[in-house]
Amino acid sequence: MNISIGNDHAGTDYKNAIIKKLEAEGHTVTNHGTDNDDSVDYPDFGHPVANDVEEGKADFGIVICGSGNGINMTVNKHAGIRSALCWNTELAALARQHNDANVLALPARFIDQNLALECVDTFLNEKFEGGRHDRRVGKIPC
Ligand SMILES: O=C(CO)[C@H](O)[C@H](O)[C@H](O)COP(=O)(O)O
Repeated sequence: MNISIGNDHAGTDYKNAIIKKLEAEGHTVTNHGTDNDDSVDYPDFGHPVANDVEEGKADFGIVICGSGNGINMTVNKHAGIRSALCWNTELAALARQHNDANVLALPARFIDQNLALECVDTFLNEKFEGGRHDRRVGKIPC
């Protein structure tokens, strides 16, 4: 799959671990940074990920900041994005099964790195269940 990823300074280490895992599994990753710990503004790194997913350049996006909230809010401003903030694998599974989420938002300062990697794995492997969930997802746009 093609995966687009972006993060602020709180998420750089997690992002690097996620890229390493995804590339080892054969995925193609577009990294929008940031790539160090210098303080930056999460919208600058979330919007490019949302654009990639909206434009079909990426199958899924992954965004990371300290709490996950700021970058999750950012990408959810895009009409074609359904981003889910997940801090365990159950939430990551439900985000795909029930919400057809196309972006995973992770809170780097609140989950350990192994759990973040597990959330990524779950998110990319679970499938949307459709049915009643399809009707509900269809009602999300305002
Ligand atoms: O934007 C956020 C909150 O929604 C992220 O958690 C940021 O990573 C955080 O605000 C960064 O905080 P810092 O004190 O500037 O490192």
